[in-house]
Amino acid sequence: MQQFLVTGGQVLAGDVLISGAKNAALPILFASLLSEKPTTISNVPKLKDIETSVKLLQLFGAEVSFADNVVQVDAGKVSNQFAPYELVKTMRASILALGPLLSRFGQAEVSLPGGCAIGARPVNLHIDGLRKMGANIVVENGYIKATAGRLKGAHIIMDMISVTGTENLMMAAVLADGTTIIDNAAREPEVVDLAVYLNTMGAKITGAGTDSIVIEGVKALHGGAHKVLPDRIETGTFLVAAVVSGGDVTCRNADPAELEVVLNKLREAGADITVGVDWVRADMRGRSLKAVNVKTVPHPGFPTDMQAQFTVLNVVAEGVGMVTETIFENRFMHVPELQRMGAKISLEGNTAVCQHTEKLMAAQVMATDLRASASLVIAGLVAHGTTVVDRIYHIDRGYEHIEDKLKGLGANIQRVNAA
Ligand SMILES: CC(=O)N[C@H]1[C@@H](OP(=O)(O)OP(=O)(O)OC[C@H]2O[C@@H](n3ccc(=O)[nH]c3=O)[C@H](O)[C@@H]2O)O[C@H](CO)[C@@H](O)[C@@H]1O
Ligand SMILES: C=C(OP(=O)(O)O)C(=O)O
Repeated sequence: MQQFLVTGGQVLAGDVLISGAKNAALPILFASLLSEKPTTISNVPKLKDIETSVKLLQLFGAEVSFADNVVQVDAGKVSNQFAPYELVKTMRASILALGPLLSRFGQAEVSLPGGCAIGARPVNLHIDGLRKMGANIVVENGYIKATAGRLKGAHIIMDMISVTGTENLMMAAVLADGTTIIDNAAREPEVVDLAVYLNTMGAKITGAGTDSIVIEGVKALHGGAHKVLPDRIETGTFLVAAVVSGGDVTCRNADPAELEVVLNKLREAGADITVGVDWVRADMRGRSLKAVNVKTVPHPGFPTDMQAQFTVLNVVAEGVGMVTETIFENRFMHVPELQRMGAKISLEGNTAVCQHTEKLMAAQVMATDLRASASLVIAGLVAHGTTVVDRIYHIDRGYEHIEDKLKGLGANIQRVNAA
């Protein structure tokens, strides 16, 4: 098992290159199953979740290559529609195989995704929507077993806003007979990127990015090429790291337009934020950091995937900041770990009340989920001494070469094998 050793006290400065978005690349990889023709997807981050997805596609019978951040998929010979627990348990996004497999092949058997430290994360909305499109679905022995003739277009009103739920149903609807309308759809940029990719291959999707998506079913998709959009959460994570260290960092290959609410919170916290078309700079030199209140909500509101990072920001900042989580019921696993480092945080229901902590102290801490891990690394960057972050396989699910990128900005961070 590997660990990070993070020694605090360095002021981050310089440029960092942002990778393609994990949460866009994952649905796009599964969407490639919808076409018999080869497709090329570029700007794919080299992450554990991507490797798992590639393994799943290969298990289904697709020919897949992954080199230099480019994935080529030829799903022409897919012959197996079974996604086993052993692969699915490590990655929530594997549920995204369900819609495309069912839509193209009329059958799919996908293990329920494994438990996750941030909450229960059911998939009832995915199943309900597919049933509305005519699928027969049973859930038994931990597997979702689905069959259908050609799926039929339907009017689906999502009970709750679900990102992967919207994506799964959108993919399923692409090859359905007739028109599907998904109302109360997720508006995340990653949903839009998936729609752009599908439309490149001949799908007929309008309205992605609004809460009502219309998909006119087509008989087949052709091939195509697509570049995955930049990772807004990775961008936000580096900006928070820059700001808490009192530094000056520019994220390149980024898309600031997708990060408006986070950038405004950083401005409110005292950072000088400037943006260009594909870059964003946070300059905190000579400025004082103030706590901010944040409340997570679906896009375009404040993203839950930036909540843990802002919890650390608020601990380092002057004043009291409230961090309220409304998307997941158990997404404060980083709080007890930060408390081990001396952070003054109290949990009141779904709100973390964060108070200024004079000096965070290094400690041995455990990463519990992806963004929690990022928050522990950020805390380590400003703590006194050397923080040991255990279980960093969580961070490898979502951050490409994070230690190299941080080192490039002057951070003192090492990846080591645990004794
Ligand atoms: C791979 C990917 O894109 N992951 C993102 C996606 O996760 P994911 O798509 O899993 O998250 P959802 O948007 O589905 O979850 C939102 C809420 O809806 C609930 N829910 C969801 C589906 C369902 O069938 N039933 C149900 O009750 C969930 O438990 C949660 O409380 O969006 C989350 C919310 O922005 C992000 O934190 C994740 O990084
Ligand atoms: C929760 C996340 O991812 P996933 O849905 O893949 O677990 C995340 O990216 O923060």
